[in-house]
Amino acid sequence: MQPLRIGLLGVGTVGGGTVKLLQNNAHEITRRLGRELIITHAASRNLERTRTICGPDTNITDNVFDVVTAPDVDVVVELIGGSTIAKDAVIQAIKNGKHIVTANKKLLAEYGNEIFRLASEHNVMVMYEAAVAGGIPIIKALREGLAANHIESIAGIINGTSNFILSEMRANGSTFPEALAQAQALGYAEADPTFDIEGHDAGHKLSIISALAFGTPINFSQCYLEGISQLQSLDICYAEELGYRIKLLGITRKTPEGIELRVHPTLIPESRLLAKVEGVMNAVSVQADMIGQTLYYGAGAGAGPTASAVMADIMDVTRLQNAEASYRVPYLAFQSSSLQNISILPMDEITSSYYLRVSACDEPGVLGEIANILAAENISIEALIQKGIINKETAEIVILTHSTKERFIKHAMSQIQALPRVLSPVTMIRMESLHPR
Ligand SMILES: NC(=O)C1=CN([C@@H]2O[C@H](COP(=O)(O)OP(=O)(O)OC[C@H]3O[C@@H](n4cnc5c(N)ncnc54)[C@H](OP(=O)(O)O)[C@@H]3O)[C@@H](O)[C@H]2O)C=CC1
Ligand SMILES: N[C@@H](CC=O)C(=O)O
Ligand code: NA
Repeated sequence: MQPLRIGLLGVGTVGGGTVKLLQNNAHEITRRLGRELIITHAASRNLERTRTICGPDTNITDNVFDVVTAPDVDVVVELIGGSTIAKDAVIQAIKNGKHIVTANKKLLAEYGNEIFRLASEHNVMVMYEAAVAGGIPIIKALREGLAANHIESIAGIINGTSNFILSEMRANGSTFPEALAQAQALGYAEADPTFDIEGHDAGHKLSIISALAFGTPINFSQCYLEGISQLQSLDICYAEELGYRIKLLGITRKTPEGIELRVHPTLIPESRLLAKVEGVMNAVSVQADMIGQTLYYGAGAGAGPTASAVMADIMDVTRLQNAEASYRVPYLAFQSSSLQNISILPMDEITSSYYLRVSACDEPGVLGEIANILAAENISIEALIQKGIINKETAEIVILTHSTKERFIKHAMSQIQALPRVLSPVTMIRMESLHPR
C-alpha cells in the first residue's frame, strides 16, 4: 500500500517532537498500521533549523500555502498555532481535500464550528486530540469510550503551564515570574503566555470538551475566564492550612437551566486525586450517568506527549481515509443535525461553595456583622476562622461557605466590603464541589 503523505505546518516544540517521534517509532507505527507514514513537505520560518530536523527527504518551505496545495500531501498537520495564518492554511487545505490534524485549541475554540462545517462539505476529517490535555486521549474518551453515556459534568486541570507555576510556587517557593520562565524554557507555554496565565488556553480547551460532552456547538465566547495571575501566595498558604490545594480548573456542567462553562482558580480538598496533580501534568474528571466518575491523567504539554497525540490522530486518519463519512466519528461526537443550542449560564447563576478572605479591624462584633450579612443572603457557613493578625489592629478572617448561587455571594461581598470596619476588598475563590471524592 502507498505510504500516507504528511504535510507539516510548523516545526517548533510540537512539530519538531512529531518529526522525532516518527523517526524513532516508525517501525512500531508501520507494524500497527500496516502502512508507512512519510513527511513529504514541511513549512516553518527557520528553514535551516527545519532542514536539520526533517532531513533531506522532506521538501522544506517557508510558505505554508506551498504545503496545503501540494498534490503529494494527504493530511495537513497544523502545528503553527494562533488563528491567523493557521486558519487560512487549514481552510485552504480543507478546500483542497486534505485531512487535517491540529493541536490548535485557539483555532478550534474560535472557528471550530465553521471549520467542521467546511470539512463536512469537503468530506475530510479534522482531528484534534493534541488540542486538549496534550497526550491524554480525552477527545477519544469523550467521542468514543463514553459515547453511550449522558455526560453530567467535567472538571479538569487542562493548562500545564498554570499547574506547573502553582506547583513550583507551593512546593519549591518559586516566584510567579521564575516559575513562568521555567515553563517557557521547557516548551509548555503558548507563544504568548498570557493565554496560559489568564485562563484563555484552558477556556479554549474547556469549550471544546464541553461541546463534545453535551452535543452543542463550541461556545468559547461565552466561557468565563479567570486565570492565576491575580492569585496571592497568602491564599495558597491559607488554603493549604485548611486542607485544600488551589488549582486552575476548567468546569463545565449541564444543569436544567443551562450549561456552566467556567475557568478559574479553585480550592480542591487535598484528599481528592485532582488536588494531587502536580507540575505539567493534567487531569480531567468526567461524571457520567452510567459509568459514574472517570479520571484521565497524563502530561498536558511538552514535545513528546503532544506529538504522541498528534501521531495517534494521523494514524486514525490513515485507517479511515478511504471510509465513507458515515463510518467516521462525528467531529463533536454527535451528528451535526442533532447538535443543540443549550444556553450557557451567566456566572451569577452558577452554584458553588466559596472561600472568602476579609481583612477587618480586630474588634469585637466584626465577625458577627459579617456572619449576619451571609445569613441574610441565605448562605450557610462551613467554617469561619480568624487566620492571623496582620498587625495589632487588623485580623484576617477566612470563611468557607456551603453551596450557593454566585449572585448571592457577590451581593454579600459588596455588603461586607461596605462595612466600616472592613479594610480592603474581599478576596473570593470558588471551591470544587461537583464530583464525589
Ligand atoms: N507546546 C506544547 O506543549 C503544546 C502546544 N500545543 C499547540 O501546538 C501548536 C504549536 O505549538 P508549539 O509547537 O509549542 O509552538 P512553537 O512556537 O514552538 O512552534 C511554532 C512553529 O510554527 C512556525 N511558524 C509560525 N508562524 C509561521 C508562519 N507564518 N509560517 C510558517 N511557519 C510558521 C514556527 O516557525 P519558526 O520556529 O521557524 O519561527 C515554528 O516552527 C499551538 O497551536 C499550541 O497551542 C498543544 C499542546 C501542547
Ligand atoms: N500552553 C499549553 C500547552 C498545551 O496545550 C499548556 O500549558 O497546557
Ligand atoms: Na489530548
